[in-house]
Amino acid sequence: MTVRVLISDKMDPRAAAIFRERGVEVDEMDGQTPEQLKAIVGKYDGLAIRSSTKVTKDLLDAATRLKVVGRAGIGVDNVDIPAATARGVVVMNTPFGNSITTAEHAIALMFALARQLPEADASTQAGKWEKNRFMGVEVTGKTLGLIGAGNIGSIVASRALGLKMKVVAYDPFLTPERAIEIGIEKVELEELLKRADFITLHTPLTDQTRGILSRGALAKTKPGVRIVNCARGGLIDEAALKDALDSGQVAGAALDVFETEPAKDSPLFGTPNFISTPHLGASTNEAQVNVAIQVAEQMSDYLLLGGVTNAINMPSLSAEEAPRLRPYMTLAENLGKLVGQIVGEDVRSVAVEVEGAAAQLNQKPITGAVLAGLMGTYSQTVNMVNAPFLAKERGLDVREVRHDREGDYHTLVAVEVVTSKGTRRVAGTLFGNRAPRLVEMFGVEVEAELAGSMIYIVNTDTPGFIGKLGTALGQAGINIATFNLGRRAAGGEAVALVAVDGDVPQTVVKTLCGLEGVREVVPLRF
Ligand SMILES: NC(=O)c1ccc[n+]([C@@H]2O[C@H](COP(=O)([O-])OP(=O)(O)OC[C@H]3O[C@@H](n4cnc5c(N)ncnc54)[C@H](O)[C@@H]3O)[C@@H](O)[C@H]2O)c1
Ligand SMILES: O=C(O)[C@H](O)COP(=O)(O)O
Repeated sequence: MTVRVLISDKMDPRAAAIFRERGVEVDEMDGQTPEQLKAIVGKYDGLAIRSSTKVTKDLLDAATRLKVVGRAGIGVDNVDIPAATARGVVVMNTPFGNSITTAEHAIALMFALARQLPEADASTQAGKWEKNRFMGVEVTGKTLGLIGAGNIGSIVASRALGLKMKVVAYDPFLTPERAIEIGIEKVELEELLKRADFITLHTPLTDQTRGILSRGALAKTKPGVRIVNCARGGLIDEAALKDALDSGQVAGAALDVFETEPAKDSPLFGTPNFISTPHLGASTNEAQVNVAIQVAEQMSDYLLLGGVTNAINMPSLSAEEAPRLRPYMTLAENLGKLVGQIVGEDVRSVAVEVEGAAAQLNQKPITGAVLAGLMGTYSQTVNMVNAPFLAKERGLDVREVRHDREGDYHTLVAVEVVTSKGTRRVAGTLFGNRAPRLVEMFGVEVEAELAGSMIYIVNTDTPGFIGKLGTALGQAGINIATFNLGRRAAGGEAVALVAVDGDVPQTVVKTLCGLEGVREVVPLRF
């Protein structure tokens, strides 16, 4: 089936070129209204965006084919991640492609504030030559306070150290070792506010960072501080910033990002010593080429090969590892389906065990596939992306166990579920690392390929039963493809997994249940 991607924001043409080279059909339509987007999004497997497209729950509801949202950039606050996860849509970003560019924009704005460059430029071009009006400050020897010292913050720090500034940072997740490594001093927010001559912000917008420069925080800053925000609108209380600029508590502020974007009528506009840019942090040729190439490669890898890189809502899985994992995922999903079809929703906990060669692999996708198979038997919308999330939502206790040693098989995946009636375990292996096969079912050694239509039958182990079963199926017009048998040593119980051509109607299930000695019959679909 053709794989289709929509690029819904302005993006470097290299993104579309890469999609085409990799055999993905691509449409480029930036500037669509939410309604226009909603009307067309149902045709696409992938949506490539920057910060303008808002991927809301409403849009996701219309995106029935969507498998991946790729953000050519860093911030994913324009994507409803919980809604995407619930729908099984992977959300990926490109976390490094525009970091240098954004750090450089922060430094540029810091210099622009220090020397009042925009106002000096406007005045000069207006023919005023106001040489005495624009007295600046040096940055050398001054203290820069970073709020957030992740990728961009640490690049800003390295540039500021090169400018002979002293750098302090407030970042609760910054380790003391990392602070020493990048040559900065880790401090609490209060201390940063007290000491910084310049403050730059580099955190995501979260419940913890929203309004981090509040009215109260601005009042605690060193008088005459200059503030740069190239991270996200909402980190600074804009009304309080306006008052602080008017009172002189803040000597200058430069915002690339605003609480409401596009910002068309901010109260800050026109304030002396206030500089604004229209969310230009990532806007250089270099950064846009980087993020366009990266997002197209990542999305193509996922859509074509199953590789997952830089996903926000799913563990990573390299495009090289994905093909090695694929047969395991088929096995894991089928084991999940097998248990799910037999025990139904009565599952309290699931343990996924990997042994031997399987233990050398990334276990998360295997567990995801088991859960997708298991819950897919009673939920239409479950897939590997949302299965762990849905399992958590249902209160399902999920455990992963890894045995490096080899047991009877060189590689094994086992699924053990606890139900109200007790524990049930199934296990499978890969022969020649290719064909996935069941090898153990509920304590009985049964070898079978789990595929197509099958019937699971438990019966009292008596002579002549298989003949009666064959006759009953034959009379119902059902052809047996393969017959896989096993028996429990104790209790005289036999287990059969019969592969048949075509579906097994309920009337046939009823007939089989009526055969002498039959204890359980479940039709299965793989
Ligand atoms: N203006 C632009 O065009 C532009 C471009 C790129 C990135 N950004 C934005 O810049 C921000 C930073 O990007 P990054 O790549 O450095 O991200 P990052 O994840 O590498 O770094 C963010 C840092 O913030 C820290 N942090 C989290 N919560 C915090 C809190 N409560 N207080 C203090 N620090 C906290 C984290 O520990 C982390 O070190 C993001 O919001 C991103 O969207 C903007
Ligand atoms: O988070 C980001 O990467 C920046 O905000 C860039 O946004 P943009 O792609 O809309 O320029």
